[in-house]
Amino acid sequence: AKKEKTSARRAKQDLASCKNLLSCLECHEHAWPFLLPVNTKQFPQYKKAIKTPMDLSTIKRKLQEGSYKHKGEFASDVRLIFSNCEEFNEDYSPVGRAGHCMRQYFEQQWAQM
Ligand SMILES: Cc1ncccc1N[C@@H](C)c1cnc2ccsc2c1
Repeated sequence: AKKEKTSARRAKQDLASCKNLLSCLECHEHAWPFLLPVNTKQFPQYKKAIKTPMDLSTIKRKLQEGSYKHKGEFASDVRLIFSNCEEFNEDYSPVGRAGHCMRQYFEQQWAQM
């Protein structure tokens, strides 16, 4: 029973840390391209090019719904945002640069979790 308690407590702490890190990502100056799902009416080729779209609002919903069993799954979805971004956007485009900047910020914060 003791072992279960500590792992339940750690899971709770991990969830809180993921929610906190998500908030930091959402209010980052360069988060604007990633806040909501890419509008495929505005970017019709996006639907064909990107097999698994991901964005910060979707991650927020998944956190709230308890969809992540382990914090590593949360990190995979965040990284999916940035790999989708690299696939679709030129490195030196405004969105491409924002993606590189946000990925660097995320990995720095993640390493300290
Ligand atoms: C992350 C991403 N990848 C590919 C395409 C779009 C986006 N982001 C959207 C929000 C976006 C990104 N940039 C602009 C510029 C004018 S509307 C708009 C909307």
